[in-house]
Amino acid sequence: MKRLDTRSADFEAGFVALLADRETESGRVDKPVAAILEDVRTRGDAAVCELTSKFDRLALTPERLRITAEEIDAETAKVPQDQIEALNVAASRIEAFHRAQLPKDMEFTDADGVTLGQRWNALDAVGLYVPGGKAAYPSSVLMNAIPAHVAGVERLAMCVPTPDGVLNPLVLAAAKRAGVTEIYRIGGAQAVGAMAFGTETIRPVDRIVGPGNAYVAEAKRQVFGRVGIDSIAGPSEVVVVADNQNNPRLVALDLMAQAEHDELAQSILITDDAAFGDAVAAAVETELKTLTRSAIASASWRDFGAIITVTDWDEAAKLVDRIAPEHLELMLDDPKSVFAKVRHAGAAFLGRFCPEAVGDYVGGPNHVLPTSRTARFASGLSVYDFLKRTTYIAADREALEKIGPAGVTLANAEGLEAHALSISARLGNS
Ligand SMILES: NC(=O)c1ccc[n+]([C@@H]2O[C@H](COP(=O)([O-])OP(=O)(O)OC[C@H]3O[C@@H](n4cnc5c(N)ncnc54)[C@H](O)[C@@H]3O)[C@@H](O)[C@H]2O)c1
Ligand SMILES: N[C@H](CO)Cc1c[nH]c[nH+]1
Ligand SMILES: [Zn+2]
Repeated sequence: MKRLDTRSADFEAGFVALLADRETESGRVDKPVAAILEDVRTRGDAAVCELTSKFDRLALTPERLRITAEEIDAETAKVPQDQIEALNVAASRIEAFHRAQLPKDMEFTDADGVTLGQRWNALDAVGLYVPGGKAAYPSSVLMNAIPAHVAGVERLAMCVPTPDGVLNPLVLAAAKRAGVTEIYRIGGAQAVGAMAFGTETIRPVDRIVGPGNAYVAEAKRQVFGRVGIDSIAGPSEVVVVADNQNNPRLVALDLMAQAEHDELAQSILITDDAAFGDAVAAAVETELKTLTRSAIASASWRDFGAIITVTDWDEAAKLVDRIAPEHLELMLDDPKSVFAKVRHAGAAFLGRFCPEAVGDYVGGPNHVLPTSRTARFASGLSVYDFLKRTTYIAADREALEKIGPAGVTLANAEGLEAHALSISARLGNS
C-alpha cells in the first residue's frame, strides 16, 4: 500500500506511479489473449474445449459446451428459498431502474418543413459474459441480462466458466430468473472469441458485454470492431473519500470489498486527516486477518492500494477525476457538494450509509462499470448498450427546394457530380 500526501514534494511522481503500476500489470496479457483468439477463430469448438481443459480443468466435448435445460432446472432446485427471494428483490430493483432509463424516439419538423427523427431498435443477438474464475457472480447475470431484456434483445447467449466443472446453482437460478436459457460453460478469452467469431456450436453475436478479469477485458478490446462491446469492465476499483467522522473499520471494509475481487483490484482512500488514514490502515490489517479471501485482498492492497492525504475536498475531487475510478464513495457530511465537482467516475455512492456493496447487488443501477481509467470516456452497462439508433429525414418537394441548393453547392465543391445531380435533378434544374 502506498501512502501519499499532496503536500509532499514527491507526491506527483508517487501518484503517477500508482496509476501506471496497474496498467502495466493488466497490459501483460495482450499477447496470450491474441493467441487464444486466433486459435478459437481458426479451430472453433476444438480450441474452445482444449482451452477450457487447460484453464478451467474441465474436459469438454462440443456436445457438452451448452448447459442443458435439465441441468439448469436441477441446479436451480438446490437454491435455498431466501436466496431466491433475494434474487427477486435485486431483479425487480434492477429492472425498475433500467426501465426508467429507456430512451424515447424523437421526431420534429423544422422551419424548412423537413421532418427529422431518430428511432431506437434493439440488437438481435448479444453475448453476456459472467465471470466465474475466482468467485461466482449471480448478481452479474442479472446486471447483464435484465437491461438486455428491457431493451428488447431477442437472443441472449451467456458464457460462464465452471472451474473443475462445478456448476453454481445461484448463477443458473439468476439466469432462469432473467430468462436466459442459452448458456455455455466456458470462460476467459476463449469464451469471448467463441461469441465474437462463432464456432460449430456457438453462433456469433453482435455485441459482447459483461465484466471479467484482465484476460476477458483484453479479449473484448481485441474483438471490438468485429462485434460491439460495452465498456472495459476489468478488475474492480474503488476510491473512498472520507473525513475523520467515519468509523475506520467501515472504511476499511469498503476498501477490502473491492480488494477481495482480484489481486489486480485497486482500493484507494482519500482523506483530509493523516491520523484517520493511519487508523484505516490499521483496521485493514485487522480485517485481513479474518477475511475468507484475505490472500487475494492482501495482494491487491499491498500492490495497488493507497491512502492519500489531501488539504481539502476540492483537491480530492481533482484527484478523483484523474483516477476516474469505477466506484466512488463519498463518506462526507455533504457528499453532493463534492460529487458536483467530479466528472469522471463509473458510479457514485453518496453518504455514510451507502456502501458500494449495496450497488453490487440491490441498488438498481448497473454494477458492470468502466475500470482502468476508462470512466474518462465510458459509462456503465445500461439499456443503451443493447440499443442502437437509426436517424431519418423526410422531405417533400417544397422542403427540398429550401435546403437542396446548399447541398448542390457543397457536392459540386467536393467534385461529386452525381451527388449534386441527385438533388438538382429532382428540382428540375438539370
Ligand atoms: N467491473 C465490473 O463491473 C466487474 C463486476 C464483477 C466482477 N468484476 C471483475 O471480474 C473479474 C472476475 O475475474 P475471475 O478471474 O474471477 O473470473 P473470469 O471469469 O473473468 O476469468 C476466469 C477465466 O480467466 C481465464 N484465465 C485465467 N488465468 C488465465 C491464464 N493464465 N491465461 C489465460 N486465461 C486465463 C480462464 O479462461 C478462466 O476461465 C475480477 O477482476 C473482478 O474484479 C468486475
Ligand atoms: N464490485 C463488482 C464490480 O466491480 C461487482 C460485484 C458483483 N458481486 C460483487 N461485486
Ligand atoms: Zn463487488
